[in-house]
Amino acid sequence: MPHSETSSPSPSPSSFPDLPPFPDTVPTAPLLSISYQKLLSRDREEEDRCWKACRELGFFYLDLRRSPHSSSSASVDQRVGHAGQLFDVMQRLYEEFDGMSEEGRQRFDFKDRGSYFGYKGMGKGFVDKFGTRDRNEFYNISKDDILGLTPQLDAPELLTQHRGLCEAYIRRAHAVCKTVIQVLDQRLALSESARRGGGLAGVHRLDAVSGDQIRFVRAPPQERAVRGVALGEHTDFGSVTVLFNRAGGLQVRLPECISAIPAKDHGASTVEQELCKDGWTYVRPLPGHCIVNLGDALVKFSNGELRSNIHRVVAPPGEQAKVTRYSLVYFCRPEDDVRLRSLVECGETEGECVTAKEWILRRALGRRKVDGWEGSGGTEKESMRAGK
Ligand SMILES: O=C(O)CCC(=O)C(=O)O
Ligand SMILES: [Fe+2]
Repeated sequence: MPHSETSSPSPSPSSFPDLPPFPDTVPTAPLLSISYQKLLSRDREEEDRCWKACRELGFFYLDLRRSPHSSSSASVDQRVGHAGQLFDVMQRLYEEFDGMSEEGRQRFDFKDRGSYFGYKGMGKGFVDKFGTRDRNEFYNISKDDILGLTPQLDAPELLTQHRGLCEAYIRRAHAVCKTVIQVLDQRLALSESARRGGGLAGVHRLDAVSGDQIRFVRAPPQERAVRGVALGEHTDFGSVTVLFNRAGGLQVRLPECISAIPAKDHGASTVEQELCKDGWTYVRPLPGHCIVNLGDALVKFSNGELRSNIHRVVAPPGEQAKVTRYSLVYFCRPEDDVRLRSLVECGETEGECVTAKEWILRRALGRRKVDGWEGSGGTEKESMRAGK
């Protein structure tokens, strides 16, 4: 199925400064590029394309650049709450962590208190059922902590100093998610009672307690011989994810009905070729864009109409494999006490009907236990179903 149409408002560099270019030697995923500006102005055609992307692959680029005709003076960075500045804070935070003792860093790992916020050190999570350790670090920052909805968690001084920046990013990233949610609210055949409850927007209110969070991810370069999976295959637990990454390494597993964009040149390493089997393919990071993907909660709410696609992070391809990889993520999730059940007409809710909070805790903390993999699954089966 052709899935690649682009509509670029203005040319922009094809790679990021300070990084080797993403190579043309690996196949890439044909994500649709959706204009944020057009979604904001309720452009019908763009909403159709967004809806298509949400149903078919559950992943798309959101083009944050202004069109040449726009009157707005906001820069790409301002439009997403200064994501670029937060990227710098993330890098400084991890540099500070490098200078700390293991105990110093572990003070911010709240797993034993039953929380997935705070720090997850290198190798402290598992990427498969065999107990293989991950090769990245996370710092998870709670929306509710930053907005003052819940008591303030212990945090490194640098983060405390930048709570204002975190708040700006949270508000903007949440607005991006709500824009996507509004498109879905219009198109899904929601039941009468779900509409009365405010539809999807009604269960994703910014000022209600939820598992929404910022995530800082760092993955160091890997040894040439073992360049492999840094973050194991998964579907996201929540509703909408906004992702800023600059180095490649993110891979999606394409359903059979969607073909990858073939590599333009030869020269992929044997490991890279191995990493592109079974439908796995790289997502090419694009300047001026973020990547948006849907999570499990939307599969449940839509009774399987929307896709939460399987993805993972591997070593960046080509020359990028030599750099430390960072990504900045925002996860928008349903409010904590919302039950994950179908909200559409005639939708069936089979099996477990847990709250969003229970679902996230099971999935997030399950991947921190050596034998937790099997019990920490999400909607992977639905994700690999044939496209609708
Ligand atoms: O780092 C990335 O590109 C993706 C991270 C991701 O999938 C996640 O944190 O859930
Ligand atoms: Fe993810």
